[in-house]
Amino acid sequence: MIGKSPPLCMCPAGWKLLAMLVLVLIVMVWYSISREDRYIELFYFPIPEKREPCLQGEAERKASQIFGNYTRNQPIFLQLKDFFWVKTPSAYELPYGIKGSEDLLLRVLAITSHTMPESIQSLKCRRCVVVGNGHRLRNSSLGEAINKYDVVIRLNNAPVAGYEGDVGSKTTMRLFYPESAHFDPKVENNPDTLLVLVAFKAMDFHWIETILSDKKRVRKGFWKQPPLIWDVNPKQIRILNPFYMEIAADRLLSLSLQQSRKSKQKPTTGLLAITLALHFCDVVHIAGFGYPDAYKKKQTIHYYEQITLKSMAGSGHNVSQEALAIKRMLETGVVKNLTYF
Ligand SMILES: CC(=O)N[C@H]1[C@H]([C@H](O)[C@H](O)CO)O[C@](OP(=O)(O)OC[C@H]2O[C@@H](n3ccc(N)nc3=O)[C@H](O)[C@@H]2O)(C(=O)O)C[C@@H]1O
Ligand SMILES: CO[C@@H]1[C@H](O)[C@@H](O)[C@H](O[C@H]2[C@H](O)[C@@H](NC(C)=O)[C@H](OCc3ccccc3)O[C@@H]2CO)O[C@@H]1CO
Repeated sequence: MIGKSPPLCMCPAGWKLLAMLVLVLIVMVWYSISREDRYIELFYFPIPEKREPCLQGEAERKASQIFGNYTRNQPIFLQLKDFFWVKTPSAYELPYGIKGSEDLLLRVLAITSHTMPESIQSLKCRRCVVVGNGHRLRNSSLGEAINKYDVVIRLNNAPVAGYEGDVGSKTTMRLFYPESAHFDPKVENNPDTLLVLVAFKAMDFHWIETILSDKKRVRKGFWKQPPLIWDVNPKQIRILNPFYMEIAADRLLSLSLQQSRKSKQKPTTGLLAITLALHFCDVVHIAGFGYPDAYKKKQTIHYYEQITLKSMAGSGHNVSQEALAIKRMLETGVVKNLTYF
């Protein structure tokens, strides 16, 4: 009688086949687990949107250990209303205060806005990422992850066009000053990106006024010629509260602010942005921070252009002091790094 043979006979060849199948399955499961994305692709599980969990007040709790006298009462952007009936004038000159630059500032505030978009302001928990301009972002493939944050802060003329895979394309805020405004506001930003002016000198207020009111441009008084034509929507412009520069310098770098004009030291825009984020967000992550060691003279510093540490001579930044401040924040868990440091 010829019976039907089972689909997998238990002869030696059948055992071998079964063993191979089990092995393949184990390898698939191991590979899938080690590459979480593949796991989803292979087994067609529904893809939950992978975002960082948001713990309300997390940054606030941790940051208060780093910044003595930590307060969230300071507005992020300057507004005209705050300058009427001012009882205590600013203690510092730019960039740590507005002493001596009040008139120019008032003219700028009269033609700009100070509001945060409601979609961000109303979030119960804000997940933020500060994207530094460092070379470590190159080939990082972090673009998709960066785009998932509620708030993406970028700096200066850092491009997104052509680098989306590594740095993403969402920009909630871009901090800049006139000399770093060499980017096309419409190409490198989103229509609702806030362009946040960090003023270092009174002329910086004058420059933005001439751009927004289309007045005669001034060429002198800048360490590098700022753009003369800048196609920007005035509704996108904000003026950063110098309080955050003061805090970054005083609390993170322990600079003596009264002396800083003589010693010519100041925080980098990146450290300033981290300080700002720690006063506005619930979760703060960073990416693209970290300079090459001083002896690596040929190492490029940016993800988008070929310049070295030499270009920073005379910048007035103490990058080793900043590295210590960032390390401290990473070690205490105040911020988390998406790249390496
Ligand atoms: C020649 C020069 O003055 N370079 C300065 C440039 C330059 O003015 C602008 O790029 C012009 O668009 O700006 C700076 O900074 P920069 O625009 O280079 O970079 C922005 C911030 O990213 C962080 N960064 C950058 C490179 C790197 N390898 N590691 C990093 O951690 C820093 O926190 C940095 O602030 C600035 O504004 O701080 C600081 C730089 O010193
Ligand atoms: C956050 O600081 C910005 C940038 O990171 C710095 O590199 C840059 O430093 C410039 C510095 O501000 C200039 N100082 C003054 C008083 O303007 C300095 O000026 C020297 C100089 C003067 C005239 C012509 C060329 C150079 O130049 C530094 C850059 O090399 O400041 C940025 C904020 O403005």
